[in-house]
Amino acid sequence: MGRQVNEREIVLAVLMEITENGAYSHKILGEVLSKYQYLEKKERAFITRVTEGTLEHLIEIDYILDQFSKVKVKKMKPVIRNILRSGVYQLKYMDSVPDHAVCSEAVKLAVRKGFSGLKGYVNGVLRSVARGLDTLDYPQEGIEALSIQYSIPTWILRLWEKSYGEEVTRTMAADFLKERPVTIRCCQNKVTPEQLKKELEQEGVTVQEHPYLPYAFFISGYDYLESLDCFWKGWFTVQDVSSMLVAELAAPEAGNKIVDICAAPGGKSLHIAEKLWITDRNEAKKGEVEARDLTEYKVGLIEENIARMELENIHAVCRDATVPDEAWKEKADIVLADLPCSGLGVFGKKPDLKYRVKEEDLKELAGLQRKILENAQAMVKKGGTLLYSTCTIDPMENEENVHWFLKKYPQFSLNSIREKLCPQLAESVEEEGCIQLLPGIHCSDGFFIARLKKNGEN
Ligand SMILES: C[S@@+](CC[C@H](N)C(=O)[O-])C[C@H]1O[C@@H](n2cnc3c(N)ncnc32)[C@H](O)[C@@H]1O
Repeated sequence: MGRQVNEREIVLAVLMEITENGAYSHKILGEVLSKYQYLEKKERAFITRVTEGTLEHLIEIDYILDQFSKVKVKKMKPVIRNILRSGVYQLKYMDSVPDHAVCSEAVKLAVRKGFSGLKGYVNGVLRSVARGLDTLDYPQEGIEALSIQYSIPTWILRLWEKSYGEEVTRTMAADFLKERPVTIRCCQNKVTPEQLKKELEQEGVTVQEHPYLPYAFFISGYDYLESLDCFWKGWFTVQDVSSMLVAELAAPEAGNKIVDICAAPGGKSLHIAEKLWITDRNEAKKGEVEARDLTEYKVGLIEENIARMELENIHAVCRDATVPDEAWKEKADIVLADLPCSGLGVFGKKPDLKYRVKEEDLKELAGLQRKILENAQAMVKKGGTLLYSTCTIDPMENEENVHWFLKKYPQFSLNSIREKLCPQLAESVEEEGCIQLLPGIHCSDGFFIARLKKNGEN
């Protein structure tokens, strides 16, 4: 494309890939931004903001378009649909872009994409939206109103209302739309949190301490991560604080044998390996982490991260967690089961997920999780620990699975976690041994952790 590249054309290409071809927003956006690294910071920020913003507000945007266009969104040609969607996002949410520029750029884009015949239509719809947005009527009550306001499908809102009530549901839905800084974990095998903060600030990054853990920070004000020296030195890794709590609750001891059965790209495995390294660096008996995932591609991702972090007590293995592992029967001190899930807790980071996941998927996922947990529990030695975690807010995949597990495997019991958590989190523990983090209520993604101990001594 050369320097002639146009930001709106890139946004359109990314939206087409996501909405029409099923690509994942965080992956494709990452690829595109790294391909167009030579663009100005401002141009790349525009691409990110319009793409993510359009996806975040998609249900609302489609509602708006349906009020102003005779052809309903579902019937539009995909290219036109996505040009109009990103146009509506700019009109409604980006004061910095004048309305006339939004309309004329959308028209030019439609022409460049071979839709000259529709330029009057594109122009007409966007101009009507620009004129009518302020006086547009929205539904005021009920689940539909909430769905349009926060662009979350009604079935998800109903699920949350049933478990947490209307107020918490509204708080979570609103939180997903908030702009948030990136959370990082300081890699303490390389640097202290104080040193990392200082170096990042010298690189021009705004760094703020996270309230839950002394080695977690919020960072903002930088161009892109790969432009930071501290990133290349492996001094930090991007990770939500909820994920950090897994290794925190696992609390490895010197010489522990640890298996992470669903590990890619390796965030939690590397964190626990780092903790293990700190614990047993002066001990004769060294512990080891085995980080597994299903495909060679995923194992490659773990290996890349191991290399960046330069930890020698961790290795990656390709293995299917649905297949029992006789060789590891009752051998592991700690098993991490951070399982594939519906991801209802991470809409803030993966905005397309809320449209991708379907109600019927939940049951299937809960079934897969049970199957994997059956194999995971067999690997835990007597007196050992199983950490079950998901990044979702769905009782069927979380609390209900834990209750099923305890009934089926009475040799396990939920193990106290309060004393390992900061006071703000400790008071959120409703059932000892489990914690469900909720966005907007907690300072984190939506995330669930259960700490299960196998009775007996080894
Ligand atoms: C929630 S992600 C894990 C994230 C990881 N623990 C981290 O902190 O970076 C779930 C992982 O499970 C893997 N997975 C899915 N099915 C699997 C299976 N049958 N066996 C092993 N891994 C599987 C997926 O490839 C994915 O990487």
